[in-house]
Amino acid sequence: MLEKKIATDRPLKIAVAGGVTGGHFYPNLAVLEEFQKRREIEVLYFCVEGKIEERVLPKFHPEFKRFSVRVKGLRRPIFHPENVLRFSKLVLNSIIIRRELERFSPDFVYVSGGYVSYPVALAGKKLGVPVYVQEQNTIPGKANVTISKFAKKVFVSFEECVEKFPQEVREKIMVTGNPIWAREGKVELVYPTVIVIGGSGGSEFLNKITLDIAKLLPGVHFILSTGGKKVEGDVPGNVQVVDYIENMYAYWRSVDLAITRAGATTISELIYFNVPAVVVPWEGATESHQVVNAKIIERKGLGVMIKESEYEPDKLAETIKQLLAKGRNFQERENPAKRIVDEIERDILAI
Ligand SMILES: CC(=O)N[C@H]1[C@@H](OP(=O)(O)OP(=O)(O)OC[C@H]2O[C@@H](n3ccc(=O)[nH]c3=O)[C@H](O)[C@@H]2O)O[C@H](CO)[C@@H](O)[C@@H]1O
Repeated sequence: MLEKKIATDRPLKIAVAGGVTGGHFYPNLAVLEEFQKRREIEVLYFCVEGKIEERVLPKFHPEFKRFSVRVKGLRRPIFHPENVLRFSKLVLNSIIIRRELERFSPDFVYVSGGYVSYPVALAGKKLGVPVYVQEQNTIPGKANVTISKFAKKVFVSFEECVEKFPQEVREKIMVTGNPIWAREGKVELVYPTVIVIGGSGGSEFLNKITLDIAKLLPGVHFILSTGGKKVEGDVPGNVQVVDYIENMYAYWRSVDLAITRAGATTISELIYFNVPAVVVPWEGATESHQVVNAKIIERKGLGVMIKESEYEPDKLAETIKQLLAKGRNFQERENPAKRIVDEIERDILAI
C-alpha cells in the first residue's frame, strides 16, 4: 500500500503516551527532543493523573499540549475482584482518549508502555495513523506486545528482547537501544561522589544500605535520591539526601560511581554515560526482568550485580573501593533517539 507522505514544511503532529514511572517516560522525552532539534513539532501527551509525566513535562516543555487521564493499572493476578471497576474505567477512558485524539488529529502515535499506552495506540489505529511502540526492557511489557501486533514498527532496546515478541511481529522490530534523555550539562561535585538511585520511585532497601555503607566509607560523598521514600535512621554527614533529581543527565556525567536498581532506563543510562555501577535488582519486578537487566551491566564490564539476599556491608564497601580505584572512562555514545527519529522520518516524511 502506498502511504501518503507528510510535507516537511509544516509542523509534525505527534500524539504520545508512556509514563507513570520515569523508566517509561524519559525515553519519550529523548525522542521528542530529537524531533524538536530537526523540525517544528506539535505534541499531545497523554499523561496519567498525578504521575511523573504530569509533573515533569510542564517544567521542561510547557509548549506541549497535555491530556491527563485518571486511571489505575489492572491488578495482578488479572482475576482480582477490583479489576472489574478498574476495567470499566479503562473502557470509559478509551472513549475519552479516542475523542481527544481525533480532535488533535496526529500524523502518528508514539507510545512506550505503561497503562495509557494501549488505549492511545488503539485509538491511533482506529484513526488510521501509524503507531510506533518502544520497549525499554529485555522482557517486553504485556501492553507493548499487544500493541506490537498492529504497530507500524517496534523499537526495542536490547537484542534479547526480539525473541520475546510473537513470531509474526518480529520483522517489524528494530533493535535501536533505549533513547537517552541527555541534555547538555554537568554538575560540580567533590571527589569521590557516589550517587544512589532506586529508580524513579526510590527504594527503601537502597536508602538503608546507603546509610550502612556511608559509615564504612567516611571519605566518600554520597548523594541519595529517595524518590520521596522515607530514610529510616541517622543520616551520616557524608550523605546528601534529595527527594528527586530533575537533571539526571548532568549527574550521570559528573559522578564517580552509581548504586542503582535495575530498571531498564537506568541501565541504559549507565551504559550510555559509561557510569561504573553496583546494581541491586528489584526482584519483585514482573518476570524478574530487573535481574535480566542487571546482568547486562556485568556483561558490559561496567560493574557488578548484587542480589538483596547476598548483601553484606563490608563486602559492598570493598567493591565500591575497587570500582572507585579503577576510575571512570567517560564516553558518550550515539543516542538511540537519533536512530528512532531517522526511521520514523523515513517512514512518514516526503523527503
Ligand atoms: C517499580 C517499577 O515499575 N519499575 C519499572 C519502571 O521503573 P523506574 O521508573 O524506576 O525505571 P528506571 O529505573 O528504568 O528509570 C528511572 C528513570 O528515572 C530517572 N530518575 C530517577 C531518580 C531521580 O531522582 N531522577 C530521575 O530523573 C532516571 O534517570 C531514569 O531515567 O520502569 C522500568 C522501564 O520500563 C522498568 O524496567 C522497571 O522495572
